Amino acid sequence: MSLHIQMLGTGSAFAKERYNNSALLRTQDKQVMIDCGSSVPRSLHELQIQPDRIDGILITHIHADHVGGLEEMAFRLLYEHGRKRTKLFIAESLAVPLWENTLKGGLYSPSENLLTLEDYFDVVLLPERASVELFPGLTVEIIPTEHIQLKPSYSLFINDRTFYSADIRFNPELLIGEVIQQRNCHTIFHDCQLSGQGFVHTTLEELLTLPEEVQQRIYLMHYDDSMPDYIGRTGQMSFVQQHQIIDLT
Ligand SMILES: Nc1ccn([C@@H]2O[C@@H]3COP(=O)(O)O[C@H]3[C@H]2O)c(=O)n1
Ligand SMILES: [Zn+2]
Ligand SMILES: [Zn+2]
Repeated sequence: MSLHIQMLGTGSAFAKERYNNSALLRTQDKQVMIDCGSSVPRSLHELQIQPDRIDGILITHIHADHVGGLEEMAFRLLYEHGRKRTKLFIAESLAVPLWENTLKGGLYSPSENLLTLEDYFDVVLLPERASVELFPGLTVEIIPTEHIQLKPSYSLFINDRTFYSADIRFNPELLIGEVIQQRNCHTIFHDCQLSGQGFVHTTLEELLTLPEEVQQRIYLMHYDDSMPDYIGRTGQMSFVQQHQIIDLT
């Protein structure tokens, strides 16, 4: 079974040159989107992918650069695509705040009896640290990782052998001990703050302290508009580009 990833966006929260960090996981016949930030619907439009072609959306945490495009997706599935249902894969810890604190303001519509997240999406709650088959040929395990203190956020193991950090503070024990030594992941997608101190993200400086054999497996994502200045300064790691497709099989 084949599995590919296509980056919909590789930009950080405030990037203007690239769309918010997001990706499509593609099996032979299904597409699951990882996160859907505010600028991601425009990326889908550029790729001529209509909302009804997305079979599922997986959310890593609640920041606008990861969930800000969901209202548009929900409305368009409902009104432009004849109430098309799409799965929403989400940790239990995120489901209530996603609705109550982010989406309800726009999507709650008592006159149309649209009252809950389930009125828009087929919500599938993902357990932490358990591999779940989202569709044939695609399994995901979410693991809680540190991003903002006391705010849940998740990284992903995709088909056991790919690690997708989402937004994460530097965690070399996780990367070396679990991602490489225990699971032998062949591919790592890692967020990368290019300059300054990494209060809530991992910095390039921190990633450069990793052993070369770990760096070789890392694609850098979630970077700001200064990325071109850093080409050739990322050790054994490379920047993944917006709309790039990578084989994960
Ligand atoms: N405690 C925080 C919280 C947020 N932020 C910035 O806001 C952005 C929200 O999206 P992000 O991609 O998580 O990156 C966060 C920081 O840039 C930050 O710098 N410090
Ligand atoms: Zn982010
Ligand atoms: Zn974030």
